[in-house]
Amino acid sequence: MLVNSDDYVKLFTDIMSEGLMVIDNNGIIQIYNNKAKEIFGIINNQQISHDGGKINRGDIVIIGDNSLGRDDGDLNSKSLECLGIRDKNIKKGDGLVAVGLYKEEGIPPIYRYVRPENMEDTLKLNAKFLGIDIRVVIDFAHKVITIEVDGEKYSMSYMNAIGHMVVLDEKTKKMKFYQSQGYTARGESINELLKGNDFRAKGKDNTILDVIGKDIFEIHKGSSTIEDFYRVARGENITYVDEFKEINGIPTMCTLLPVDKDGKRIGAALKVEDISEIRRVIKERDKALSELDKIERQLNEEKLLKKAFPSFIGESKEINQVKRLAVKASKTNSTVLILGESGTGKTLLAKAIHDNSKFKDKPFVHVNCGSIPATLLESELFGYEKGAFTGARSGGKIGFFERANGGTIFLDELGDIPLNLQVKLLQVLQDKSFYRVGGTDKINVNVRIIAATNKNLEEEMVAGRFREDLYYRINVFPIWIPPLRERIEDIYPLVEMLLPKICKEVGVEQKRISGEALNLLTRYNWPGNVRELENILERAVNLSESNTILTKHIMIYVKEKDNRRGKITTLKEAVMSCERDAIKKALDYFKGDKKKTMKALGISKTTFYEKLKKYRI
Ligand SMILES: Nc1ncnc2c1ncn2[C@@H]1O[C@H](COP(=O)(O)OP(=O)(O)OP(=O)(O)O)[C@@H](O)[C@H]1O
Repeated sequence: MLVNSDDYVKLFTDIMSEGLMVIDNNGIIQIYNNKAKEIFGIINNQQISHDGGKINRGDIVIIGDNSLGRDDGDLNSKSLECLGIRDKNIKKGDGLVAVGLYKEEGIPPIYRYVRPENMEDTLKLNAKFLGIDIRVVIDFAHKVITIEVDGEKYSMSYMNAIGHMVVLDEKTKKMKFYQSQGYTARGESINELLKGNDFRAKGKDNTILDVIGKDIFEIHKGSSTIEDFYRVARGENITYVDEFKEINGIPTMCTLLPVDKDGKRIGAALKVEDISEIRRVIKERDKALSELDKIERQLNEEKLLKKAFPSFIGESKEINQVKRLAVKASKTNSTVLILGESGTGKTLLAKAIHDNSKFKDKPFVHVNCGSIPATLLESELFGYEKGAFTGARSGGKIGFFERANGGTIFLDELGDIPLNLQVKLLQVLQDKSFYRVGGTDKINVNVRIIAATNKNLEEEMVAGRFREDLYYRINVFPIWIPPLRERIEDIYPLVEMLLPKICKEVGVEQKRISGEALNLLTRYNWPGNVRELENILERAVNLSESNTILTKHIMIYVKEKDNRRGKITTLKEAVMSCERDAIKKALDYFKGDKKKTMKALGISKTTFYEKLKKYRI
């Protein structure tokens, strides 16, 4: 005989197209064929090679982990300390991208993390670290983590969770280790390597990890299928035939069989099939599901925003962004600065933020800094002691700040505060304390400040009318409400909400607005924003005698873009040109929805399609 029976077993099992593992009843591996090694990443056929070794002090460690503590050897905020990351806010399940020096203080690490509930499509880190361009991207939608070092990419895809890592040598700054599939089996999870374990070499010529004679749990840690495998080897009767099982994060089709001899259990056999095709399909499905998830999240968010600010109308993406920021603002105590032209809803938003905050049952004090004479503003804001000045009330008076104690003070038209008062305001912002006019006792207040202005504070600052230090102190959380002309699609929901309200206030029966009149509203540029829209609608309600508001009731002057100026056309041509413009504008407004467009234009389906054809729209 040329070969002994062990060699035969190896020869035959290695040519199998399925993975095969056999263990004895102590869990010791007897057979582990090449295909199994390939499936679990024990054979490394990677193109980029590196030697074996371990992470040394001063090495640069780059990490991308989509779910901390799940498939990275239980990596946690404590174990990240060896990279200089001391952040108790990092929790299990967070996504993390990081770069830092191993056990070497001096250069602070750079990292970002995200809670599972806040995960968006990607989490990215772009950094220049010790002169090296480093980029880490976790693509949650496509389930891929890519670490890029000076343009060299190391990617890993995942099903549920992975911890990807690249290590650069302290001296040469060259890659000395990168993570690849099968790391759990090789004992090379991030946490294990950070603890000082060795990693194996990668590359074409590397010796295949010899697993025969090793404990199965040494090669496959923490997998329930492997636990079943061991239990069967010990004598339990669990069998699978072609069942979908994930082993160490790798999806496989498994068949589990007991191995008996003379009626006695001597071990177990596990056949594993590579199901990369199914994996691809699963990936596609996951991609579709995550797209759906995203849409659902978006819809839920829109519903949530609508619910959080029912009085703040608008569905444009600009207003949704305003609401998104306002939700965040209502969850913090930070000073908020609301910017926007007059009539854009700054006061309404300030009140909505207060009503959504933890101070909602406490006072909301609105101070219109622009309408109080400069000489009185100080005593109005901060109060005064008795006899502080001539004309002062004998008993003294508390100011707006004290009245707002425990709640919110809304400083409207902040840009109008005179310079001398700006100093005092800065002090309140810094110390939450002030002196009443004529007073000697320091008054402490606990107020949340929301400020608003329609002035450009930066310009005011340059002109010397607004203090720079106050500007930076107040501009912590700015929210800009765009003018109405930049979010024309909000006109419809605004009219829908305002019209019944106005009719009720004016005391007339409910009225509707004609499509043509509504169209007209969208062509105006609204210098007075929503306040002007309210006024125009109120006038229209008063002017219209029937229950419909028509164009003639809308008292605005719309300057049409006159691109026909200078050229005299026939009346027919002019009418046609107007008609074409009106149809195009309506189509744009309703984002191509033909049903809504023809309804708004007040024409039949046949006429509408005739005109589309005629004007080649
Ligand atoms: N998004 C909106 N939804 C509903 N009503 C709105 C909206 N925006 C503004 N309004 C209404 O428009 C009017 C003007 O709003 P508000 O007083 O809040 O504007 P402002 O920006 O504070 O104006 P100013 O700078 O002149 O003080 C109010 O009656 C308000 O209710």
